[in-house]
Amino acid sequence: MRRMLFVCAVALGVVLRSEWLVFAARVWLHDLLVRASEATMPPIGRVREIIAGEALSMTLFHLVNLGIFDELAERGPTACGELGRGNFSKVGASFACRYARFGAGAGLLERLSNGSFALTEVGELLVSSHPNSLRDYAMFKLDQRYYEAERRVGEPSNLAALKPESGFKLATGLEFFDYTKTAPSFADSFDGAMQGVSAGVDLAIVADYNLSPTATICDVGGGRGHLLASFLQEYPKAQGVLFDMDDQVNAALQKGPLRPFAERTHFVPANFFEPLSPVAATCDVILMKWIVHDWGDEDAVRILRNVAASARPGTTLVLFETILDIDGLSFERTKHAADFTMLILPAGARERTFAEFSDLFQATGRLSPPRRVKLRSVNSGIQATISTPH
Ligand SMILES: C[S@@+](CC[C@H](N)C(=O)[O-])C[C@H]1O[C@@H](n2cnc3c(N)ncnc32)[C@H](O)[C@@H]1O
Repeated sequence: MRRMLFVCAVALGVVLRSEWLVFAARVWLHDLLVRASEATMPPIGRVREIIAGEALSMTLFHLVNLGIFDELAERGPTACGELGRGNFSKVGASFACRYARFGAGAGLLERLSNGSFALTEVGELLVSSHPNSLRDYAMFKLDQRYYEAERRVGEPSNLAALKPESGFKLATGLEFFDYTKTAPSFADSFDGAMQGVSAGVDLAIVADYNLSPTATICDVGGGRGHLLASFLQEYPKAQGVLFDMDDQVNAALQKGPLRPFAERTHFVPANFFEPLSPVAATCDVILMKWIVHDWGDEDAVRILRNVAASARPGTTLVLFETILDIDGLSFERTKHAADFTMLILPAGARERTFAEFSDLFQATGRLSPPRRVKLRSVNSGIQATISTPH
């Protein structure tokens, strides 16, 4: 009965052109198909599929690293033995063919009837010049340091320690955000990854989170400014302020997506563990996307308190994060995958439930109880108002 009502509601959504209902229907249908596909697979097949996920990720890595997606975008369909622009030996070319065949089985490429390979819509997202390219995300996530961090963090000796180390510290000797300061090319790759993986999320945020047209919009920990740039594009009379660490802000000034909006943007170096620049008092709304999940409770409260103390009372603060345990199968899996990733960051970094966010907000003593802002995304807004100190 519930399902029938749901289907009726969706049909009504399509008729009434409600984008929200169409979105809900797509998510629901996807979950249904995933459940059906998994239910029809024998358990041994499912376990093997999960284990082989590693081989598929590595194949994607090699196809990106060898430039195959870019090559196909330039050359169009290409015979398998000719991949590599003539740089591979005969044996090397045969390796590339095997990657291409496996990648085609997963829908990254299409194997044409004449044996050549072409890009699919999925594979296009791995071409460097694609506006929403996930190439940097692939290279970052499948980087040896990242991979090593994910593997080392779960070692029994680490879990037996009273204070387990973060994965990144174990793999490199430094915490993640200290390491990015020492390795510019890794920092570039991280920011490219954030930008790529953010593209769809930023679209949903700008579409579903409404602001006053003349607002001063501040993004704390905004990276190189891709979310802020999307808002400034949408609101031509708004002003923007980007707060992030020195290197990030300098990079944003030189090459980031905010450059076309430089006249309406302040670029402000910040350490959010210390009071922000007085410019924070000009903010009408403060965005913090994917910041709080990088930290344990104590650090998260410190950051939120600093931000609140630097802003005017009455300013809106909104986090964009995933909220655990509120959605269906596929979204929850994505969130738990993100939560797994958080283990490479300093201990305590994690995805949270709405109640856990509420506790953090309350502990600052400066924020109203939050409300959830729904987005057509796996992420949500968690919004509160900054109050005067008691
Ligand atoms: C996960 S990224 C999120 C970036 C961006 N908000 C986005 O949505 O893509 C975390 C950001 O926090 C910034 N950050 C880390 N530690 C910081 C600190 N102590 N002060 C200011 N920014 C910091 C990083 O430089 C990075 O841009």
